[in-house]
Amino acid sequence: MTEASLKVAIIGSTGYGGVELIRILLQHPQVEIASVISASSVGEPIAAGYPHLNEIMCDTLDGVDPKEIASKAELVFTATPTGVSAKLVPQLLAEGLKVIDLSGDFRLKDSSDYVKWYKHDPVDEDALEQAVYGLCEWYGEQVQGQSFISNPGCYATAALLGMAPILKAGLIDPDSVIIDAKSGVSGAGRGVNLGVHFSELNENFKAYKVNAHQHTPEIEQVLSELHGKPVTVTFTPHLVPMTRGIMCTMYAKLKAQVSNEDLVKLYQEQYAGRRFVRIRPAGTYPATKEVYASNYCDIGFSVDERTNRVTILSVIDNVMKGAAGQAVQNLNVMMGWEESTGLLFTPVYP
Ligand SMILES: NC(=O)C1=CN([C@@H]2O[C@H](COP(=O)(O)OP(=O)(O)OC[C@H]3O[C@@H](n4cnc5c(N)ncnc54)[C@H](OP(=O)(O)O)[C@@H]3O)[C@@H](O)[C@H]2O)C=CC1
Ligand SMILES: CC(=O)N[C@@H](CCC(=O)OP(=O)(O)O)C(=O)O
Repeated sequence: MTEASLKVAIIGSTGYGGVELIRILLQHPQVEIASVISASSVGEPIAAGYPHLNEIMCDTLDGVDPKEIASKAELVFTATPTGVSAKLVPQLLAEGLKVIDLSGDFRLKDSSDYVKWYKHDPVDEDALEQAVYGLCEWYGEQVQGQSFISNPGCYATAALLGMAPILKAGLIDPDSVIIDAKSGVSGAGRGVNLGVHFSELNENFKAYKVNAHQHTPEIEQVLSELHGKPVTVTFTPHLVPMTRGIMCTMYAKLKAQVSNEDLVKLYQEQYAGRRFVRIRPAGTYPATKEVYASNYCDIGFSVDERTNRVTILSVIDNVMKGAAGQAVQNLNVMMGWEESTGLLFTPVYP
């Protein structure tokens, strides 16, 4: 470890997002994990709940005490449920800590949207004003040098990276966007409930929160900003019996005559130099396994001349690019480091 290492703490280190942050940060050359934090298992070794960390990470879990965290670390990842981050983040910022929040609490700029879609009380307005939405491929310049980053939602990341370029280029009818999304079960976190019970999920495929998912206003917020006028989308998430991965299959009405090759060129230009977005050659489509355990987002297209619609496919690993990987990407950009530092994982295949 070099003396210049940034000391970080992880609140919610016993959850899937937190333990993925540990996996990434243990091999990040410019970071030292100074504290792993839990509300429910203080004093226990982190490896007790995650035996895959045996002899890799010997730390015991610290409690949630903002002053103590500030005495050990300069930056905190809050990998905590929505509603919990809302209360914690203002206390952490008040201690002078930098914060990267993985929850949905500070993504929506309009408090009334947050109350409506998340069904929580409004978040602290000062903290919300400080929050920068950390979709680096679009807002990287705004992330640089900031103290508080709100990490995008998993579905929103896949949907926005896939849909934003074509919308911004004015090639589709902005009122015609349909996002049909599927997620692996780790997206629901480590907590157990009937919805993620093996017998309920295995050999099953189900939609949930139809027209009511909390990432809908997040997707609309960004697309509206890029379009310059309000955009609404139809968004349907589904659960798939697999561990990791999100696929968004998206449809929109075309306003101009374009070919698959035109779209490949447009997307390659839009994402030139962006390490983590990979555009598929015309006529080929990405699959979730091709980004498994990596920070990549892979995108493919099919223009249908018969219906004058385009189908856009976008895949990510929900725990990586959809959560912990993107959070570390934000850390790198925030700190002025190379965006891909510690993140160049080759996808695990098969
Ligand atoms: N899983 C995913 O793919 C994605 C998750 N997210 C978001 O990231 C956040 C973390 O998700 P994930 O890791 O999956 O969730 P988990 O349910 O797996 O973990 C949440 C963690 O939060 C901790 N926690 C709960 N209550 C408190 C509290 N009051 N104070 C401090 N810590 C608390 C728990 O730890 P303990 O009981 O030990 O305190 C738990 O380990 C969530 O907001 C989620 O919505 C975003 C994108 C994708
Ligand atoms: C499969 C599954 O349950 N996925 C979660 C993903 C969203 C999430 O993690 O919550 P925030 O991004 O809003 O914080 C869900 O649909 O609620």
